Amino acid sequence: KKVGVLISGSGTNLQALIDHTQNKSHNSAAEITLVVSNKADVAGLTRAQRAGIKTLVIKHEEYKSRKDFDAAVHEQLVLHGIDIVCLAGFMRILTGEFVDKWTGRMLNIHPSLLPSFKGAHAQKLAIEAGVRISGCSIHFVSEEVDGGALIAQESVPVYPGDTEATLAERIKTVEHIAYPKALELLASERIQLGTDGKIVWNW
Ligand SMILES: Nc1nc2ccc(CNc3ccc(C(=O)NCCCC(=O)O)cc3)cc2c(=O)[nH]1
Ligand SMILES: N[C@@H]1O[C@H](COP(=O)(O)O)[C@@H](O)[C@H]1O
Repeated sequence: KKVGVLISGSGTNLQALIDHTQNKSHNSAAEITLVVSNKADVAGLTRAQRAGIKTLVIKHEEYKSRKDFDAAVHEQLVLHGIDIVCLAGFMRILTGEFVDKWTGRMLNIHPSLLPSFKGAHAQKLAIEAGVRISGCSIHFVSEEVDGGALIAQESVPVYPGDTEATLAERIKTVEHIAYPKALELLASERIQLGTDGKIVWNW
């Protein structure tokens, strides 16, 4: 399966997906053939280029509307024959029109144990809530932000004195394990999104 990864920043999750899919011994069913960033000069673009993966920068501020930006991204994904989209630190909300075209074929990784702590500041919300366990969630992308069907989760402890940064760093260590596994499940068709919006396991 050809995979397109959408990023906005450092790309450590992108790097984990690259390391997994480009490792011949993994016999991965996924091949990352395109990386799209909505921001220029981010570390994720360099990571892709070092791995020999084509990169595109599509700046959202250059489009009149969210709809036009999404259409430009969709056009490139189709042009490159992408089968599966992975959001990896992509920080733009996607319109329902775009999401509908990728239903069951688009994943996201979120730095909390959903449905807790949805939104752009998950680690901060977890610390403020005083939870003792947090983690990451990989889910199908639905129109409702961070509301799509859950595919995989990994947990980490939250320590007293943790800051957003120390917790984010600890969560990332398990993100880099969980995301490649989730992508492999979808790319090898061991899971799919059912018509009722629930996960179907094809075993
Ligand atoms: N429709 C849909 N689209 C998404 C886009 C990105 C992410 C990644 N997680 C994200 C979760 C929240 C945000 C957010 O609130 N950003 C500040 C507003 C930025 C903007 O104006 O766009 C971004 C990404 C998940 C989703 C999703 O679950 N559903
Ligand atoms: N989607 C969230 O945004 C961050 C992206 O980090 P990176 O993959 O760009 O390093 C990660 O914490 C991920 O959970």
